[in-house]
Formats: sequence, structure tokens, C-alpha cells
Amino acid sequence: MATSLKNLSDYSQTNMVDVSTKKFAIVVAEWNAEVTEALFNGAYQTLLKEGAKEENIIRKNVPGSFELTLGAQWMAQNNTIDAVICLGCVIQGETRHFDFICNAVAHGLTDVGMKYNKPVIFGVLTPNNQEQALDRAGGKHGNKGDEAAITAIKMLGF
Ligand SMILES: Nc1c(NC[C@H](O)[C@H](O)[C@H](O)CO)[nH]c(=O)[nH]c1=O
Ligand SMILES: CC(=O)[C@@H](O)COP(=O)(O)O
Repeated sequence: MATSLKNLSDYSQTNMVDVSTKKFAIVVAEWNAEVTEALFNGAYQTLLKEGAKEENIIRKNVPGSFELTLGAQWMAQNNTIDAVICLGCVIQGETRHFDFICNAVAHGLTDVGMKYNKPVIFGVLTPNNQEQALDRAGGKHGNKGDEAAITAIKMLGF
């Protein structure tokens, strides 16, 4: 598995720009809160470690990952926001509901980034079970929240 070959929290220092004046929105889905809170902490601490200011990081919650798209749009339309980081965790259930949510939010966040011409980062875990989720939210495979924050910073250095 690709993730088993890398740690989500490892990253190269290329394209790491000065983010001391950059403003970030982090939109967090409340579903699977144990996981999404760990993703948020990873993203938040990574932004601070890379030089972002606490006062320049805005957090907004949405009920579930499906709502990340509208939450991202509400943040992206704010001209003072430089990048939007979206965090969620969609865990496979018994039905195809998982597929519809994952596809909708992946396409939706892509569309928001293209519409507002700014980084909108897909920090959504799509695991088969809780264990796989926790492994990627500060567990043995690192933290996708770290990865999402670094991705936002790298895109600002494009
Ligand atoms: N099952 C999960 C959901 N489901 C809720 C949806 O995201 C959405 O809020 C609902 O369909 C109403 O629009 N959300 C997650 O983030 N994770 C899940 O595992
Ligand atoms: C991904 C989900 O929405 C999930 O909670 C749905 O579970 P199920 O497919 O068993 O209804």
C-alpha cells in the first residue's frame, strides 16, 4: 500500500515559503471527531511550526465531510484567506453512501479551488475502518493533517 511506503508527516523543504503573513482557514468535519480533531491538531501545529501566526489561522466546523465543500466555499470567497485546508474522515459502512460522499467532496473541493483560484486542500481520510483512520491521524502512518498543512504551504510557494 502506498501509505505504508511513506509517512504522511514527512516532507521535503522545497517550496516552503514564508507564511508569517499568510491567512489560513481550516474547515473541520465533526463526524468521527476523535479522528478529525487529531487531523486538526496536526495541521494547526504544523502551520505554527512552519511560521504561521495563531491569529492568521481560522477554524470552522461543519457537520460532515459532505459539508466541507460549502464550508470551503464560504472561506475561499473571503479575499483575505490565502488557503483553505479541509479535514474529514469518511469510514466505509455497509452501503454505497461512502462512495457518494467521497466522490462529492473530492470533486467539490477541487471545484472550489479552481473557482476561487487558491489552494483548497483535500485532507479527508477515506479508510475502511477506525483503525486505518487512527493510523493516519497521528498513528503509525503519520498525520494527514500535517500533510494537508504542508501541501497548502507548498502551493502558496508555487
Ligand atoms: N458517514 C460519514 C459521514 N456522513 C455524513 C455526511 O458527511 C453528511 O453530513 C450527511 O450526508 C448530510 O449531508 N460524514 C463523515 O464525515 N464521515 C462519515 O463516516
Ligand atoms: C460513510 C457513511 O455515511 C457511513 O456512516 C454510512 O454507513 P452505512 O453505509 O452502513 O449506512
